Amino acid sequence: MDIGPAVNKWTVDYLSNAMGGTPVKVHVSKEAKLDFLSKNFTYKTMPFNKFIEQCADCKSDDFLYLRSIGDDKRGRDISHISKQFPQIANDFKFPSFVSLLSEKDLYFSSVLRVASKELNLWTHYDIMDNILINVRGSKRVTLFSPEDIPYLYVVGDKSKITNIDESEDYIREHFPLFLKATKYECTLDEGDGLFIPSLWFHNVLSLNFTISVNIFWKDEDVHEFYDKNDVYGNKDLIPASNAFANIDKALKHLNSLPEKYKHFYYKMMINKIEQKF
Ligand SMILES: O=C(O)CCC(=O)C(=O)O
Ligand SMILES: [Fe+2]
Repeated sequence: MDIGPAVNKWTVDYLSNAMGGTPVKVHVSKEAKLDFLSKNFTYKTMPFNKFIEQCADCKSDDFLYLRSIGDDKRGRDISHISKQFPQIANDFKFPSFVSLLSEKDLYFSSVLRVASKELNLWTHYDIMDNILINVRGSKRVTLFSPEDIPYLYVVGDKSKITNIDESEDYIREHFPLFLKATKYECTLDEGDGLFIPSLWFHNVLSLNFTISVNIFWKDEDVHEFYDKNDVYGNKDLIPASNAFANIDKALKHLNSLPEKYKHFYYKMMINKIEQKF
């Protein structure tokens, strides 16, 4: 894609000078594969220049990851690169369809992502459509269709499988159903953009130090159902989170029953939902 001068201009030195000591909140981990279950990372606020220099440094002991986020007086806010990074935002040319989205009030956010070499972001889905545009370095993106939910060991919006590259033996022992999942894999090089449809699971591995921008937008058909408090583009649609809350309640009711009856009603509930397909 034609993404403007950023593709050549966004070197560590240039960005470090342009952004200076602007504070950014980043994920810091001793391990390359971020794990939301064991929480093997912390959040740290760092000056941008120090962050990007350390992030690009292969010899650093820490793996760093920036996922930009806006902030206002009330707390976290939606990310827009023109707001959080005005010094560099004009170097990046948005795809032309974004102005059409804005006209229809469907544009949601633009997110700057900077990652250390080998950093691996867990498999997750987002609730909005998205184009992930890679500016520097290259990243491997693995997609899974929503049809593969039964094979992904999903907890909330993420998969429990932190390392999708584990050996077949390990997977067979710990996550046997994952062997049935279909991986759609590609490598994004500089200037490549990938459309990631809402609800498609994705896992992103930085093959080297990477800088990307991604743009989330809304689906006209469900416009009124987005959660107003969603700043990441990943909160379930309101009717869906209500449904989940009711499932939790239903399961709690069944908890008071002995195993035999509980099991029976689990099956009955699954059956009821399966009849919807
Ligand atoms: O590139 C990354 O680090 C993650 C991208 C991602 O999750 C997204 O674009 O929704
Ligand atoms: Fe995502």
